[in-house]
Amino acid sequence: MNITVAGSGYVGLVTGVCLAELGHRVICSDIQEEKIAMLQSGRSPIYEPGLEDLLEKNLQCGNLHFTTNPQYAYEDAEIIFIAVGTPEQQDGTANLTYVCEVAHSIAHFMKHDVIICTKSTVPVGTNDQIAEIIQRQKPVNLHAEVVANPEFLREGSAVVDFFYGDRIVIGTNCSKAATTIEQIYLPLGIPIIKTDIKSAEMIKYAANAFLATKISFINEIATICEKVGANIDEVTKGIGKDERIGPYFLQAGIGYGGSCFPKDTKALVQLAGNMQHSFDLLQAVIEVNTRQASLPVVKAKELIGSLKGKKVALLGLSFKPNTDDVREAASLVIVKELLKEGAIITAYDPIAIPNAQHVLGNTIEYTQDIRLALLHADVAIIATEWEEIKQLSLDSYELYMKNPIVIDGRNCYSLKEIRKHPMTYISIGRPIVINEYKKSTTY
Ligand SMILES: NC(=O)C1=CN([C@@H]2O[C@H](COP(=O)(O)OP(=O)(O)OC[C@H]3O[C@@H](n4cnc5c(N)ncnc54)[C@H](O)[C@@H]3O)[C@@H](O)[C@H]2O)C=CC1
Ligand SMILES: O=C(O)[C@H]1O[C@H](OP(=O)(O)OP(=O)(O)OC[C@H]2O[C@@H](n3ccc(=O)[nH]c3=O)[C@H](O)[C@@H]2O)[C@H](O)[C@@H](O)[C@@H]1O
Repeated sequence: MNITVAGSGYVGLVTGVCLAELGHRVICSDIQEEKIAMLQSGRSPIYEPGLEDLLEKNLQCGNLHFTTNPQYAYEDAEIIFIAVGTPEQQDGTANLTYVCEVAHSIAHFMKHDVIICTKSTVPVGTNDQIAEIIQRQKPVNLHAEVVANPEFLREGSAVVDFFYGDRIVIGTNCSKAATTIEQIYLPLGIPIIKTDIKSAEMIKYAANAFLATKISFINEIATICEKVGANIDEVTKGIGKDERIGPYFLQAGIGYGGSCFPKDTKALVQLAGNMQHSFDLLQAVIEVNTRQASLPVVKAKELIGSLKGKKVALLGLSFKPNTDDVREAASLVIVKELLKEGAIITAYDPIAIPNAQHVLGNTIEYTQDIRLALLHADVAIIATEWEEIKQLSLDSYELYMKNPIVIDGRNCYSLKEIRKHPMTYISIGRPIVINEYKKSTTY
């Protein structure tokens, strides 16, 4: 099939590269010249395990092409996936400017009948809007069918998620278009749910809202655990064994970040509001999440008092491990609050420093060496559960820090191991560990 993917960000690029791997002729388009030039040379602008190998392979065998030219992208396409951003606007609603621009462009350049599949996360009703735009402007003799095909991949495991996802949702009332899109996905052997457009659009928001709800729920339980002296690890083990609850997405911590949960939860609250329904539960989920990100600074102040002039080692900048994405990362909130308190911050991250620098500039120091971040620090705050941080010898905290005080926002270590080391350790929803320490070596 001749497939075009509009938008070469996370979703567009992964979709395009993986569809090329399945043997289709794929053109990925974007409006950013620099991004496209980089992709044409076989380099990925995002860190995503496994992506660059597939990118190089499919560029070389001629299945995959990149362009900034919409005419080249759209004129010969049989299927066009829309995967441009739908960022949050000030009032929480999704910005549909980019999606609508693509719709105008397709209508202008299409030369054949085409199926348009929307992968971007869009509010219910948007695919009808896309269809209207195209219907109004396309050549009268051509047909365009719009299908909602929401995406469920996670950053950091996006390629694996494409090939081994839990389900594929195809939303359309046109059985011919549904069958064509089904054929694209059939080789993956993933369960396919065919439904109407509006339900497909709603499935995406409901899935993200439910996952966000699980996280805020467990974080509330963690807070109560701290107050009553219970341990969240034991509690999640205990409830996760119930098949109706399941063990996933019950990791307590400093909340969810990233480019989607924060924006999609707010967009769904707005969508409900537009229909005169106040989505109080989801509003509470958002409020709990906002509170969680500030917890490390609150806990640090409770423990050591004023943070003015104190050196803080911030371990982890990305919103989760295995990605260089810092959008809506808890680390950004922590930095803001620490700077307000007058702290001096050295941040460690294995790959997200360039993206963090883009946002935070020179307000903090950066290092790719954990030991340098810890050196002479008064307190360490863990914001991302990178494997490098989890594997760090616990002796390092005593060895390098002024005082081995660790506030672990992601519960990286077992309390059993922590108790063997002379350190003060505060995590989320678990008992505080205060072990006497006597510094023997000075760095
Ligand atoms: N990032 C993720 O893990 C997931 C994202 N989504 C959804 O997918 C959509 C895209 O998300 P990301 O890939 O993260 O966004 P992104 O911001 O990484 O990429 C969007 C790309 O679209 C490009 N673009 C904008 N206007 C364009 C146009 N007229 N023609 C061609 N390209 C254009 C931008 O330059 C940018 O490169 C959003 O709606 C998001 O909610 C859904 C599932 C997962
Ligand atoms: O719509 C999207 O963009 C995507 O959003 C999430 O994917 P992603 O944001 O890449 O990452 P997740 O692994 O879901 O993690 C999101 C945030 O939740 C946090 N989290 C996750 C799980 C958990 O148990 N606890 C927890 O705090 C993570 O640290 C991270 O900050 C969903 O998992 C994807 O299915 C969806 O396609």
